[in-house]
Amino acid sequence: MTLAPVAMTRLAIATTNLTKVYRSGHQETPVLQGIDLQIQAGHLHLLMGPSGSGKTTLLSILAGILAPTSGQVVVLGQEITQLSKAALAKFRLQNIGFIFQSFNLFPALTALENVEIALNLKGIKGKKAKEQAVALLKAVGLGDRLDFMPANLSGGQKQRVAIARALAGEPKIIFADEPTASLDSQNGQQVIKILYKLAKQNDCTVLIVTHDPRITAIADRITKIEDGKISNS
Ligand SMILES: Nc1ncnc2c1ncn2[C@@H]1O[C@H](COP(=O)(O)OP(=O)(O)OP(=O)(O)O)[C@@H](O)[C@H]1O
Repeated sequence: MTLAPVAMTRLAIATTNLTKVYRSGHQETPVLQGIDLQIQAGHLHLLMGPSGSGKTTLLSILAGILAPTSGQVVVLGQEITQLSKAALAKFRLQNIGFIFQSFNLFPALTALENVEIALNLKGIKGKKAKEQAVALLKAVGLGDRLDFMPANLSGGQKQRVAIARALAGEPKIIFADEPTASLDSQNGQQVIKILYKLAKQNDCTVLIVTHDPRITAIADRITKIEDGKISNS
């Protein structure tokens, strides 16, 4: 008797025939045209492609920020298009972290407070939140910048605060939209190293939209999108 092979891979994200059409007035813009994508858990996976090809639209749908026009989106075994607005918000809060090109830090809060507030939103409060925020900032090499305001941090340091914030509550998936686009070479390299470590040490799935050739060198998989379709994977 032969035994069925045991599945060696775990899927963090899977889409089936995903489409997105933007509508404004009578005008329809088809952006995603039948995306079948599979992303393995624990992978550092890149989405690449020309400007306007639909990368940010796809990332936003996978993150549950934007609804697709049709198709299935399964994230961590959950078909997210079937969730109510409130259930989707809870799912995102529990499982997903975001990193943006423009950092999106609160300018009036210190580095520590920026991370603490994310922990508070996830139900971790008081002394515990402070301890975890300190640990997260230390993990991204900012243990000596806890009380700095964002305006007094370099671009790379701001992005590392944003990474620490995205890590609050140990999300299983991190989505990053052009995380190194506004960083110089040295800071970009440092951010890339941290994202890589994150995927490998914490078994976190990291999906990055990027044009940065330095990230392609360390990616587990690269999906290329052209005109709303996958051109290779
Ligand atoms: N809210 C919207 N309404 C109408 N069209 C939109 C909207 N958002 C994006 N688009 C269009 O959808 C297409 C894909 O946009 P998207 O931002 O997903 O591309 P991208 O690959 O991320 O581009 P870039 O690399 O320049 O950021 C573009 O032609 C864009 O103009």
